[in-house]
Amino acid sequence: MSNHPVTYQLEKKEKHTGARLGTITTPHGTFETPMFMPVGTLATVKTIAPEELEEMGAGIILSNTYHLWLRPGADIVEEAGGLHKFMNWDKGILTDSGGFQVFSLSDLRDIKEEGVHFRSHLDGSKLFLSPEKAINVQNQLGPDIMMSFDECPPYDESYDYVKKSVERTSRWAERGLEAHKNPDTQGLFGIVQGAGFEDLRRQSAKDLTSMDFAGYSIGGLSVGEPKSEMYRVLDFTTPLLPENKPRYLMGVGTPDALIEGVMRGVDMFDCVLPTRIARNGTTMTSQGRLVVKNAAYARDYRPLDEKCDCYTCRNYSRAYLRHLIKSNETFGLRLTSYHNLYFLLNLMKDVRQAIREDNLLEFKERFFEEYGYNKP
Ligand SMILES: Nc1cc(N)c2c(=O)[nH][nH]c(=O)c2c1
Ligand SMILES: [Zn+2]
Repeated sequence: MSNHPVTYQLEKKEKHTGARLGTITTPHGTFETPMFMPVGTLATVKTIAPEELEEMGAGIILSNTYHLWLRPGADIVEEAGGLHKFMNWDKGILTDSGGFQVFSLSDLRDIKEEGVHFRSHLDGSKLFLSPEKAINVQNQLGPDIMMSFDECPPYDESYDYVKKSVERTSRWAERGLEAHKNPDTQGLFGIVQGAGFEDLRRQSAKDLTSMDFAGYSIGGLSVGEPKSEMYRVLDFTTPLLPENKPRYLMGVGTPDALIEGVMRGVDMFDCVLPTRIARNGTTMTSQGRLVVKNAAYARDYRPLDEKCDCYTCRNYSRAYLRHLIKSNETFGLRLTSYHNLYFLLNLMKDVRQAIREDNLLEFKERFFEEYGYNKP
C-alpha cells in the first residue's frame, strides 16, 4: 500500500555531508526533521506536562508498547480513546514494538519462530509476544507510528547467530505487515538489523525495503558498542534506505551522536538519556555536561546554562537546583528534565538551521569544541 498515513517530504540536502532537511506528516501534524523524540515510556515524559513539551517544540514523542501492555494494559488505553486522548497529547506519538524490552528486561526468554516466550519484569508471570501480538497491541494503543517486532541481538553476537536473527526478523516484519489492522491511520516502520556485519545489514535492508513500510528504523545500535562502530554501520546502512521515507535511529540521544547521525542521513532519534540523567542531577549545557548536584555548585547563583533561555535557566540558579536534587525534591527533577529536553530539542533546531545554511560541519566543530568533546 503506497498511500501511507505517515509520509516524508525531503526539503534539502546539506551540501557537504549526508544530512537532509525534511518534514514528516502524520495524522497528528507535520514536523520538521531531523528531530529528537522525547521518551514517554508509560504514557508520560517523566515529570513534564504535554503543554510544556509543546512549548519546547517537541513534535513526536515515543511510548513503550511492552510497558503499556503490562501497565495499564492495552484494553484500558483503547477504551480511553487511545494514547493521544489517554495522555492528553495531540501531536505525534510513536510506539516501539516491545521487542527491545523483551530482550533487554527479561533474562528468561525463549525465542521461537512464532514469537518470544518470556517472563514479566514486574511479577515474573509468563508472557508471549509475537509479531502479530506486537502489532495488535500497537493498533490498540493508537500511535501514529508503529514498529515491527524485531530481535535486537547483542552487538558482539556471532555472525551465524546474527544471520539467523536477521532472517527471522525479516519474516517477522512480513507477518507484522499482514497483521496490521489500521494501515490507513497508523504508519508501520520496518527495523533494519544486522549488528556490525555489512553483508547482513545489506540483506536486512534489502528484505525490508522490498516490503512497503511507511518508514525504516535502524536498530541494533546504541546497545553498548563504541560510537565509532555506530558511525561505521550508519555509513553503509542509511544509503540503503529509500530517500523518500523517514529514517529513524533508535535509542540515540547524546549531542555528539545526534549530530553524527544527522550527518549520515538520519531524520529521527529517540533516547531516555535527557530525562534519565536529569533525575540524578546531570545536565547537558552549551559548555558540556554539568552535574549540578556536585558540591562545587552549592553557592553558584548563575543559571545552569547562561546561553539557554529555557524556563529553568531563566528562573533558577545552580545552587537552587543542587539544593532540590540533594533534597530529593520532585520540582528539582522537573527543572533539570525540562532543561535537558529543551537543550536537545533546541540543538536539533540549530542543526536544521545549519543544514539550511550548508554549514553543518562548521556548526559541528564549534559545538564539539564548546561542549568539550575535543578535550583529550
Ligand atoms: N538501541 C535500540 C533501542 C530500541 N528502542 C530498539 C528497539 O525498540 N527495537 N530494536 C532495536 O534494535 C532497538 C535498539
Ligand atoms: Zn535551560
